[in-house]
Amino acid sequence: MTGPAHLPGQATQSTATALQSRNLGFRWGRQQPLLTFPDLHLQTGEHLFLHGPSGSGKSTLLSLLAGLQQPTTGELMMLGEDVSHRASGDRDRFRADHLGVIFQQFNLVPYLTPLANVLLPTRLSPLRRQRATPTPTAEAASLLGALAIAEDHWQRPVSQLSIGQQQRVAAARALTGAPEIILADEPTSALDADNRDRFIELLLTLAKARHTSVIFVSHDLGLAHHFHHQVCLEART
Ligand SMILES: Nc1ncnc2c1ncn2[C@@H]1O[C@H](COP(=O)(O)OP(=O)(O)OP(=O)(O)O)[C@@H](O)[C@H]1O
Repeated sequence: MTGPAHLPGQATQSTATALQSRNLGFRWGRQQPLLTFPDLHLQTGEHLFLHGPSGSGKSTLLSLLAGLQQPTTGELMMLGEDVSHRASGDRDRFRADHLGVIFQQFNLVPYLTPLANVLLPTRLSPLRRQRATPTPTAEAASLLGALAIAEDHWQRPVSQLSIGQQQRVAAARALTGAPEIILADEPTSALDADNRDRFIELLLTLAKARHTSVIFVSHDLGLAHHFHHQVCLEART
């Protein structure tokens, strides 16, 4: 990981550890090789860029951090809790309460409107519902506005939106109910360079205002300058 790179103004903010991993490894199947990962350490409110060539294990590592898979080896601490060896139901609960996830394919519910999609985390988690201010609907509307989704699009099925718009809806959904950590897996791969940079700046500005930590995965090293830290996964032979 590169140096601490604290931004001006951060000194007065909390410096609690958002995430720490040690000796994390994962095997996709008995006959598969053990994929090992560098140790991570991220403070609250910091933004980490995770990059590496295709097949290096970026998505696998993110699925461990999201609790979609359980690590084969090592320890994972998130928000001061050891989440390495929890049952899948507990990992699902932790994700619903504390993590905003933006998947590569966005994973929006196609027949629901943008507003209904953004409200989903607050329906799944009482904690996220409680944190959505002033109300879940008002927060969802405010996030959609901040992410430049025009109001006349809010009541259409999300499948009728452009890829860029769907991606911004996915970002609004990840941010709603103020999760402590956002995990984003290559959400910009379908965009041109200008829209990619604009999206990342918007996401990080909103995250910064909420003091949310972000882990952003991409193979595109040209995006690294937006982030406080970067970690490179090595090519697998
Ligand atoms: N569902 C799976 N079952 C078995 N092996 C998998 C599965 N998903 C990934 N792998 C293997 O794990 C390794 C790492 O894959 P992963 O998708 O994490 O890499 P990546 O860096 O995200 O790649 P890309 O940039 O192409 O998305 C690869 O060898 C891949 O074949």
